[in-house]
Amino acid sequence: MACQTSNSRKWQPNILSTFVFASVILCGILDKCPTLAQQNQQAPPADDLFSSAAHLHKVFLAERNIAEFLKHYVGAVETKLAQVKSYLAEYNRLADEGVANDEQFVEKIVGNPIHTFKMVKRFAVDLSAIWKSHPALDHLYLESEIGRIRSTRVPEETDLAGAAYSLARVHHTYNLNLTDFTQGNVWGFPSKAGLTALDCLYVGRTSYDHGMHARAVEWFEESYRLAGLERNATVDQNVVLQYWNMAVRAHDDQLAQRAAATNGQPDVSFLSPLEGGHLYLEPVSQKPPAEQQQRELSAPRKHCVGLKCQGWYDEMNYHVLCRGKQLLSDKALSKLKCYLETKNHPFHVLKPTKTEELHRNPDIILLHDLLSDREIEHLKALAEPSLSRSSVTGDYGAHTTYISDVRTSKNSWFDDSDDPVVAKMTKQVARLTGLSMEGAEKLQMANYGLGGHFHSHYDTLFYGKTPEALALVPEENLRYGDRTATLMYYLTDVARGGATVFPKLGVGTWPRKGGAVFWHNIKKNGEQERLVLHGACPVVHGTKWVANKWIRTKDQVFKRRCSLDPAQ
Ligand SMILES: O=C(O)CCC(=O)C(=O)O
Ligand SMILES: [Fe+2]
Repeated sequence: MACQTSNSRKWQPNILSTFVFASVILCGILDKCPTLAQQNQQAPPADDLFSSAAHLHKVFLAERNIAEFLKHYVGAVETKLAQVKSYLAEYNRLADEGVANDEQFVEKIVGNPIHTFKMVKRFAVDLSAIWKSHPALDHLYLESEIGRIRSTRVPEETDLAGAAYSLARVHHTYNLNLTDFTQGNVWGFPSKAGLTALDCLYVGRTSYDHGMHARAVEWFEESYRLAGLERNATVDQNVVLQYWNMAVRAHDDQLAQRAAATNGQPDVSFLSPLEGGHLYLEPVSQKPPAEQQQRELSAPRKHCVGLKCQGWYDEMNYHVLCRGKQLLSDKALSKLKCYLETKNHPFHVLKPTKTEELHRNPDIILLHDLLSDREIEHLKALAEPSLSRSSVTGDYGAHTTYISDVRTSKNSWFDDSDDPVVAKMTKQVARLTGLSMEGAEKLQMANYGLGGHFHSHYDTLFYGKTPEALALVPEENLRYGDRTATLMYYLTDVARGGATVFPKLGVGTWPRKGGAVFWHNIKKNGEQERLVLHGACPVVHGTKWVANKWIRTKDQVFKRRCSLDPAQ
């Protein structure tokens, strides 16, 4: 049977539920697997649903309506089935007469008044009842009713692929126990949801497509295990085994290529999945993932923070910080303070700000209790209708943006003139930071969805861009200067995951509803502060909303003293 995706060699699910997986299996001829490069060429869709909890909420509500409707439908189908069965039971009495040919049929059936009567009755009553039946069983009615409920967008194939990738990312980032996870236990939050062997096969396949070969092996192993336990197996273990073989081969080949590239020398940058990498340190055909993990956990690698560390530590630190590890030295930690801030503005003498230092030099400051619950609810309601998929800045000009898997969230922007709470926040940011809001950007409100994250990045727009790229930036944008500082409000707590982490500093913070985190992106000497690389860890359980206020360099000359000191 021809694979649906044979023309593009891109493996894609066909339709939701079982059909998706049926097509997976049909397309499971191993040489039809897409390469990583092919996968990466595909930009995620702009109008997906899984990257914002607010939109996911709507979909859940739509699904509740569909489920209610389908419950009626099931009732109607069951009634109808009973009618059909009773009709067939009646009809089968004809068969009981044991007529061997047409001639006997005419004689025994047609000629029998009682049979005739019954036949007439079946048409007039039984079949008529079946034809008329419940309106829910009318195909057009069914279509239009579900179509009405579906008038807001509901998940499609691309959403399913994105959601599977998000699951894979959550498992990968936090190294969650896969068996717990598939049983619906999400990092200590039990639930009735669970994944089938077929679901795991799908996530494994998605991991594979994204080059996460080691993790793909783990998902396929889980799929195989579940397929062996399921009463009516959702997938054949032999099919899973084929996928497992494919992933093991891909993993081990890549490992060998890597060893060849370093002339067999151990490559220190070689991060295992436990540290955010995608390959184990040894071939998984020789040492299964579980064994390798066990060994790694008993001899964890050392961490390095600061600019002296090689770049790959950023990835490792991002992952371990997301998991809640603290990387600051005891000495650095002992110097951090909490205090009530009364400086910058007379207002703060009346209402001091609860301030917590997360890092000194560069300063990362956590501020508490800046917004009330009421203001927060107002802000979320304001932002929700206009949320659209967040993008990242392109290399070829600070004004070019594109949608990427490195940032899965949705956002919308608000000016002071749009809303009084937004205007109040701008004034609050001015008071708290002592900076001019002259060139400050609109408030960006962002909502993360399933596994929503923003991988490590700098907030600056223009640093590292070539003159040609800068020439493409609109004059007006350049005039405000770069993003000298960030104040990011947290509009929610997050039950699990969703921390903001600074891999080069070794610090992170969990969202605190109503609080904010503040840092400078540019040093007093005008250079970019390379230490404030930061990222948002995937949300595991709960929802995450933030509001960013980016402050530009324009008009800060009398607000923040310049310095010629290369260190400042
Ligand atoms: O959500 C977070 O924790 C960080 C978001 C961020 O860094 C950004 O939006 O630029
Ligand atoms: Fe950022």
